Amino acid sequence: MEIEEYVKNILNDIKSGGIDAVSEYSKKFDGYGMPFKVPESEFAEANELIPEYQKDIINRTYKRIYENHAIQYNNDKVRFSRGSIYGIRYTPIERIGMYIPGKKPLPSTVMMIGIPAKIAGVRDIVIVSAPESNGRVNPYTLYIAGLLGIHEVYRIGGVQAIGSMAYGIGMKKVDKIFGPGNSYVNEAKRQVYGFTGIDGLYGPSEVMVISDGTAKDEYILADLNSQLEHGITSKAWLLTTGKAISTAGNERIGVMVFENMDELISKANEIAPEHMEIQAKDPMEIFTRIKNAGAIYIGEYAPVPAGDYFLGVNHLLPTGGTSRFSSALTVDDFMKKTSFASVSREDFMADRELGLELAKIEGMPLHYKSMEARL
Ligand SMILES: N[C@H](CO)Cc1c[nH]c[nH+]1
Repeated sequence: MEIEEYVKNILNDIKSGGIDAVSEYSKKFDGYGMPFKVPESEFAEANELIPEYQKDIINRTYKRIYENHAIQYNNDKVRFSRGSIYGIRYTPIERIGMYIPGKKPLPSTVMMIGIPAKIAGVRDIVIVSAPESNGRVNPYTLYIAGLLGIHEVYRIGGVQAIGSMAYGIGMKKVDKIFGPGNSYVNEAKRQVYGFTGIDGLYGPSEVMVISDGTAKDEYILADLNSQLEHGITSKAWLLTTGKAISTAGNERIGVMVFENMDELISKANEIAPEHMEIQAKDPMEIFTRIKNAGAIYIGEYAPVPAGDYFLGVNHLLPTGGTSRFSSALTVDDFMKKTSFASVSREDFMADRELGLELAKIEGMPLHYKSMEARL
């Protein structure tokens, strides 16, 4: 069965069967059914389980991510004209859901979503994550949830978790769903879009290294291999104006050699990778000419895994060439932008004729009347 059909069937089943259907699917895929809500005692256990030095590591990482995201906060933007006020008001989304893969847990992702959400001012945050083999949600996920003040965590994974958040099964419906997942989770996000918002559709991880031939082979290889670790469908490319390096028989790495940097940059922009590293004598010059990439890591000391974990930049990034039109996760993704206008009589009357004529052009007599009625 096509994945689209398969996911649609599960979503339909849980829409009509409710919490019992979610429980059935959870038993089938994760080996556990109800109850789903993680009790407070499990947060306390997670806290006990994690050694102090690791808590310190997490706290320091949290601080770096917080500092790098706090600068993104947008205040309302207004313009005053002839006694009128025109602007954009930023309002946090009220309730969001975070999907955290449970089978191969990525607790770092809890920080990458939770921290910008907090900065934006999101009031309610829910986490769904499939249980590990002991039936518990990953303790690091719970510890970080605690740091973020999140206590609504459900041990549900897969398509049924996305459906539960979107349709409000076993929990209050969320306004927007965030987080990466496998192709089934992605398809489920795609299908519930409209019922709720979604952050994006994240495909297999990708890395591109751009070199002018001066980068160290050892660094290049280590960085390319790092993202291939995510799975068999992950992609890695080296684009160089130097000589082709030996990829040690790893045919998953694509090596492209260019005559000059102009040709290289044009190819890099065409591929539009999720992660791009620039390792060259003058990396900033190349950086200014890159248009399409989810994240760009500049210089020898910015390997992608450092960005994945501790630099503080976000690791939820557009994949599959979608960085041509979409962006890294930012505080803005947790906010709505509402345009507003408070209009003075003077301003309205001065330019009313513009609206009247446009209403005529579009053949909208009732639009015309609404504006004409004002005295
Ligand atoms: N490279 C992944 C996608 O950008 C993020 C991640 C999480 N943990 C390790 N890596």
